[in-house]
Amino acid sequence: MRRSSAPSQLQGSLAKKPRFIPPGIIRTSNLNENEKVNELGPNITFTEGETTKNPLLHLQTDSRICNSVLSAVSSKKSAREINIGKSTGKYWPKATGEVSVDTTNTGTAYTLKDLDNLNEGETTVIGGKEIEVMGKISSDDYNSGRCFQSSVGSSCLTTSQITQKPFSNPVKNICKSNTEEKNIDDSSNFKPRHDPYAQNSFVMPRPDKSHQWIFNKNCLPLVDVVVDPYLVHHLRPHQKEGIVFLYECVMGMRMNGRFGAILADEMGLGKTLQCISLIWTLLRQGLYGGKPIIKKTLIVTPGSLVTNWRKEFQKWLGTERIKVFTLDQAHKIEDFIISPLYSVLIISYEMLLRCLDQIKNIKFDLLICDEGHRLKNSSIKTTTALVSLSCEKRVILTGTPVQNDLQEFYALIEFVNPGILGSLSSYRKIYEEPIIISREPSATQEEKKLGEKRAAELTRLTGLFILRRTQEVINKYLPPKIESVIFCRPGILQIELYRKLLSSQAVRFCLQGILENAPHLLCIGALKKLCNHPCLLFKSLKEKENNSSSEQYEEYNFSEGLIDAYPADYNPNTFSETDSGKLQVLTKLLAAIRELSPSEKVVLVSNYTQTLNILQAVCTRHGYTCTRLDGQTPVVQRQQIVDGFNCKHSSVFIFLLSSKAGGVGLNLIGGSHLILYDIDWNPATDIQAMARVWRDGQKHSVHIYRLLTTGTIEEKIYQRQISKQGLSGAVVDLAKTSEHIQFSVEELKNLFTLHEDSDCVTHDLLDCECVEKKEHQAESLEEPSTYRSCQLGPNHQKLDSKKPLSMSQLKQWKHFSGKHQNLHDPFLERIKENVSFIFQNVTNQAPVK
Ligand SMILES: Nc1ncnc2c1ncn2[C@@H]1O[C@H](COP(=O)(O)OP(=O)(O)OP(=O)(O)O)[C@@H](O)[C@H]1O
Ligand SMILES: [Mg+2]
Repeated sequence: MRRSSAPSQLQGSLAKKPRFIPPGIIRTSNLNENEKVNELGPNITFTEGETTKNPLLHLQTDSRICNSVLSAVSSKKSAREINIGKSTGKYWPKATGEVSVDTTNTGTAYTLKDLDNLNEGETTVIGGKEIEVMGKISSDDYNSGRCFQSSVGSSCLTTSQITQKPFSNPVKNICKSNTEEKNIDDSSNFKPRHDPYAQNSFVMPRPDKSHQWIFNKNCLPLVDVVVDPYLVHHLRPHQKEGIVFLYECVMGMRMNGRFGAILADEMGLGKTLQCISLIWTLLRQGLYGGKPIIKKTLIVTPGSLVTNWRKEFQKWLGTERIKVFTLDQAHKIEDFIISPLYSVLIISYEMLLRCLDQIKNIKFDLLICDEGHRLKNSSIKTTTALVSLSCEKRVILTGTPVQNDLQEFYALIEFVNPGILGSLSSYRKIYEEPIIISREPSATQEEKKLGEKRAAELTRLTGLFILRRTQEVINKYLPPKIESVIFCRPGILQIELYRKLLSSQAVRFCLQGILENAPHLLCIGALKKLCNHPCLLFKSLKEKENNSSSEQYEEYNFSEGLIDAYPADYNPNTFSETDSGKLQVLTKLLAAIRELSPSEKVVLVSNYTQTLNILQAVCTRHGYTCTRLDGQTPVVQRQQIVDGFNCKHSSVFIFLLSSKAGGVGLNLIGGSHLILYDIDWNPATDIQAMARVWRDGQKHSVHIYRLLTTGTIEEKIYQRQISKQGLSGAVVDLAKTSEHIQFSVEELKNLFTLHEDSDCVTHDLLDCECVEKKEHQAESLEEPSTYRSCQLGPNHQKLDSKKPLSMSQLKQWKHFSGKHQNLHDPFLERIKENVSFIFQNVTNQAPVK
């Protein structure tokens, strides 16, 4: 069936879109076959030989190419030759079934039958507009949304195709034009900077002919771009692949006229080194005549990482090769502007806003935005500032997956490759709406199919310039990681207060569905504080008491009887460690690490400053030296603190880290034990924190401990976290907090339940076979087959599609009760008295250190 696209779904102006006029029906033409081809004009594009495999390749924007190709067809001789390996010399018109709609006049309505009878080239009136049928859209093109794409995606060859191409002599296919002849006579000027034929040389892909046509206007000889061997021998295979990807993107080799890239590798994969390699290569070398591709690079990064970037440059390139300038209190932008020495400027997002006017006046050829997921909203100041920079080679680095929110996704894509997805409104119509509708439970088969096709097309299109690799690629270079989820029994005071809180009026209101003024968030906050330590709740109750005008607490009679549950002489400043199950476990764990591995250090993470205060007080009590990085830590001090901790000779035992305040991007490889004291709704926050220690450069086995209070809201949050991850296959965005979460009354009921009799509610939910057999109490870490007896293979898996995947993955972790006789983990053995249950997983299996 013929389908015409709704005008609202067409991107941009129709005039800009490639219009298809099938050769056979050019109504005005009596021309012979060859002449018809010439007649097609610049809007019709051609593909050549092997490249026709890629349907986007022929969506050429540069009319010079189209015209030139045409002239090559008709006269068999191009105005200038192009360096190509082989050419079939065959060209043919593009797509054979596409409708373009010309809207000119007004008119009447139509029937489906009318449409069915329409032939190409005929006109009719639809929705008050006269339309002309220009051609047919294949249902495949429509479903995928490809027909709505304007001049995008004239992708060149894929990385693998390119890298497979044999290299030819870089100075062989020299074009001779009068103006350039003199310059290129001495071909020795055009030698690659490093030997492309040396063993282990890492040579960038050569450009295809269309790239040469566009970017080598002066017909300079091709010179191989070879990554400095000084860097190459450090590079991991995935990093080499990443560098080729970045190179192809910023050189416009992947998509004609597009120079942006998103490197979304998981945390710790060395995105910094990949960028440094790219910068260093482009700064010194060039494809055409060897002329360097870039002169100045701007790197924008969170404040806490500015110095880290400088140090990474030093680490990989030394101090002699490249001069990088970091903007801070001591170094002013004026110094960068006047000095010809510096080719890289590293600046924080905050500083960028402050110096925007001066920065706008500097010509940057490459822009790198580290932790760039913060650009997800195109209306925020930072994005507007970055967009205002004229640099078109733009790279976003992020460890967070970018595809979770389709609107944010659009903003990131729009930043690196502006216009590629059309206007926001057309993007919504073509991609976002069909994709979202298709995921609704009520979606029809047709809607589902359309949504899937559009999603696939969006992924395919953006996949040309987004690269994401997961942690697995570097696992083999890393030491073992032992991850334990530890369920800590709450203290007596905690249980008492918890019960009281659950019977408060505020909770009752929530369960009746009265969520105005967000009493549920208030209750959730109070329960979380209580789980960390009762003294935290005490403090906030007292604060509210003193500040009696405080609205919400009073309104819901929230603190009713709570204070009375504390001992009369309760002093929050001299809190007892035994009042909190987790704190009790923590102190034992720290003592065990100190004693059993005296040279190893600990990163202790919380999301709350107040909790960090408690933890810091505990450190002081026990005489542990600690250092702290939270939201209040001045940016200039951050790297110093990190370096101090990472230093082998430092006496600091514990690094207190507020994960939300600046965990992203930090390298804390000085620590090999990481303890997550509390849990965040957002799995991304916790994953970010955990990735700080298990990364390249780590020498010890890494132990990650996640502490949860048994039977409480913390377990519920954990369950929600892992189901979320399991369901989406990816973590959610870092900026999402509990305020963004919608709760049903059912969910709130679940959240506001205390399970006092369970050793581990999470395990109870797993329907694990070991429950019936009571096996987890007799499991031994030495006999995997025993303690993994509840591990269900595909044959045993209950077919419950509602059960999130990652819950079943959790089931495959070793798990055992705290009452277990011998845990075979010296650290866990020391803490088990206060522990009701443990899940444990070892990555990179090796004997536990
Ligand atoms: N090839 C390598 N060999 C040894 N160490 C490496 C290599 N590549 C990177 N590293 C080191 O690994 C650590 C992590 O690298 P980097 O900070 O670039 O990770 P990232 O991908 O930016 O992670 P995040 O998303 O957390 O910022 C750094 O200390 C870096 O120096
Ligand atoms: Mg980083």
